Amino acid sequence: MVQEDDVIKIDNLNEMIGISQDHLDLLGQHQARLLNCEPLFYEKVFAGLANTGLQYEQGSTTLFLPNFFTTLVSTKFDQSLYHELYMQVLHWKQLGLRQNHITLLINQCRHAVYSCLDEVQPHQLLYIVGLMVDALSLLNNHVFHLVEMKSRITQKFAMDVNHVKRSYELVSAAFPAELMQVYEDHVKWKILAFSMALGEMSEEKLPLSTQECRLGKWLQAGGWQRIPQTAQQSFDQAHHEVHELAVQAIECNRNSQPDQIVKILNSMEEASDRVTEVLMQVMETELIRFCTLDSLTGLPNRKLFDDILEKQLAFAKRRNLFVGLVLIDIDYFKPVNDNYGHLVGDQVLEQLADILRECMREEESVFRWGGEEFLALTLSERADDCYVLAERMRDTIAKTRFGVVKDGELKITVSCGAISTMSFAMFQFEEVFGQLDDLLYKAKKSGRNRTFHKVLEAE
Ligand SMILES: Nc1nc2c(ncn2[C@@H]2O[C@H](COP(=O)(O)OP(=O)(O)OP(=O)(O)O)[C@@H](O)[C@H]2O)c(=O)[nH]1
Repeated sequence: MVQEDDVIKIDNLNEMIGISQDHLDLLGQHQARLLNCEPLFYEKVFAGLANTGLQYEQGSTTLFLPNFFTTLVSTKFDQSLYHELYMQVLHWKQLGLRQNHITLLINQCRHAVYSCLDEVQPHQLLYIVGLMVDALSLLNNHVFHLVEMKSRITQKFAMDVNHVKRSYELVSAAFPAELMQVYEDHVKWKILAFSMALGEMSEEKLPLSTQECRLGKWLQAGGWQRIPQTAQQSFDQAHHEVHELAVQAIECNRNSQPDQIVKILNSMEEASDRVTEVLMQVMETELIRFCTLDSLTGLPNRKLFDDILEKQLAFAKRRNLFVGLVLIDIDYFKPVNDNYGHLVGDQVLEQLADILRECMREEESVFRWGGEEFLALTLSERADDCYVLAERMRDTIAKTRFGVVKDGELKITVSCGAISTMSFAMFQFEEVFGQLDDLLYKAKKSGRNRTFHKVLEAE
């Protein structure tokens, strides 16, 4: 957040530019003579500009706001004068002049002031009006600092969005883009806030409350549940900060305080980065889940197996437990699809996955291994616990009603191959899986709806 102390008070401006009350008094004394210099001033500016190559309409009055010269020789140096000068810089920017063009133009103004005031005594007046021109330069720098910030953010945003979109497309073009949209809208909102703070657009177009922006609406509609609990508080705080700072920045634009806007927008950028960082995290987690969870059953797929197995082996070793693998294959599943359709087949797979999940303890995992094949990874104290679990799964499935079909209740059975071991060193997985396959094959060959189990001992 911007601290009170960081904000340059407009009262301090005179001090900052170096204008004293004596200076203003002196300007006051010579005001009428100074104002007489106005036609000469513009004549000299345009004469000087003719040699600069700057694109402008010759003699155009639209280059300067109506009271520009009067402002420069004003007898007060306060908020209203600052505002006039700020408006002039924004006007030049709106005409399409770039920062270096405006610098060139300000230099021409400086020359023109010096040459037409040369006659006006005392000489100190030259110095004082020069200070006014300095204020113009300062404003120009602030405004273009903001323009640069905005363009940097816009470019970074385009790169980030492309990067994320490409990752999504690699996984699936059909990946739900809603979260991506929320992220995009948040950054677009921030860029709009920048535009507003630069006076480039009217204020009605931006929802300033945290409830009304796209992100706020998404959060209220259930998005909160997708933000990790540990990040929720700081995320909420950062979101509020972004909005509060935008309001402050826009207010500063109204008060013509671009120096403060720069500070506020820097803080806003920082808070907004915290918001987008969390959104990116959520996207990444969901992307990983999307890649590693089976979309039909919600069970982890093979890609997660190696990772989880490694952790389970380490855990089992520490606790002196048996690691068990159970390969579960549905019996005669093809006829289910053929007779009742794939949709019924899918429902069976979903329901079966739920049963398997319920049979497992929290620290154990079950994977969708292939089409109608599942693999359970178990931890137990006794070698045959794995067999007991496999049998419990098989028995529960055999007793479950998998819906009603045209010729009655749909019943399903599974065959299992199970292996348990404590001999981690000899866990050559290709060999273990070869043996699991053999056990499953034997279970099928000997009539299905049964489990064949083996304990692997160290040699
Ligand atoms: N509905 C549906 N069916 C699937 C899916 N994945 C695999 N299958 C089907 O599972 C069936 C497997 O058939 P088979 O390998 O012949 O085995 P089976 O009919 O179960 O016979 P056994 O295993 O020998 O008892 C095939 O018909 C596949 O189309 C899926 O995601 N959804």
